[in-house]
Amino acid sequence: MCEGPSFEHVQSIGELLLGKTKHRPTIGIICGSGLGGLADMVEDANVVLYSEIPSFPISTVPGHMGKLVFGTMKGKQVVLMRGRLHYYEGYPMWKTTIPVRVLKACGISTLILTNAAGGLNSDYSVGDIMIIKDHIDLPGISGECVLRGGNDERFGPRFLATVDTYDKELATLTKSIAGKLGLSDIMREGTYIMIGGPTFETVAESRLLRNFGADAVGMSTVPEAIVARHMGMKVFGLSLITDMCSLQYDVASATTHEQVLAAGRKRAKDLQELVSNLVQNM
Ligand SMILES: O=P(O)(O)O[C@H]1O[C@H](CO)[C@@H](O)[C@H]1O
Ligand code: HPA
Repeated sequence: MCEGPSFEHVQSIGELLLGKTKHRPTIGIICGSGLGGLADMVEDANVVLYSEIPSFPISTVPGHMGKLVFGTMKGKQVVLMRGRLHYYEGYPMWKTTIPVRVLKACGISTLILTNAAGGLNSDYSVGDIMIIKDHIDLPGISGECVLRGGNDERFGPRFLATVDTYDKELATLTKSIAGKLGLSDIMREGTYIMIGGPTFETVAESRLLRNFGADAVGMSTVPEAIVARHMGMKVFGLSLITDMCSLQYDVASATTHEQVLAAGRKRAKDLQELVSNLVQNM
């Protein structure tokens, strides 16, 4: 059975979008929960609502507005997804990544992913920014990989190697920019693990995820990174640590989405500076 949007359909949405903006971006940015303020860095913006785009899924999560923002960031042409789609919203995995396929059809060759994540590594603190060095696709390794279903070779290969998912040069560049911005103390580099959500982890689950080798956990990003690589895009990712996962029963505290959004707002300016300087220097 063939799942997913047809190549022709994705191309036609890309053409439709380019008809709505004078910009011709090559860099795409996906804003994580509470990180939509990145779009405030965009000048000369053309905004397209997801609801205006045929067969585009709608974001239903607070903190995700459902807008594509075309424009310039520090002189570079960009497009931001202010609002991402999550598997737990009820969409099949492939549907959460239609926008990534459409971004490629619009001419995007580098995708910057941002997300809010829970810290599993006890050396981390709320407010740290983690460069995603690698990921663990928990849904994927148990059968729900975003590339499951028929494969159209015009998108990419049936069997995708994922050892080189995250671009090393962009990671090096980001570390040097963080140093210049005085952010080195809060920079981390580690492994992101995706869970299906929408439940936050139990203590036993957090322990399991940590034992798997993950430093941070969230409910997104991995399918987007895989689909972007499937289509030959460069991928770079940043996780903002918005809460620390409870690894001990006696001090366990409940995480809330409001807490996640508030931590995003607190670090918004630093993240905007970091991402916009990265874009400028790419
Ligand atoms: O991954 P993003 O979209 O940043 O959002 C993260 O924050 C939400 C939980 O508060 C979940 O959707 C989780 O994945
Ligand atoms: O602690 C978390 N767990 C899962 N997803 C998250 N997104 C933000 N924080 C978390």
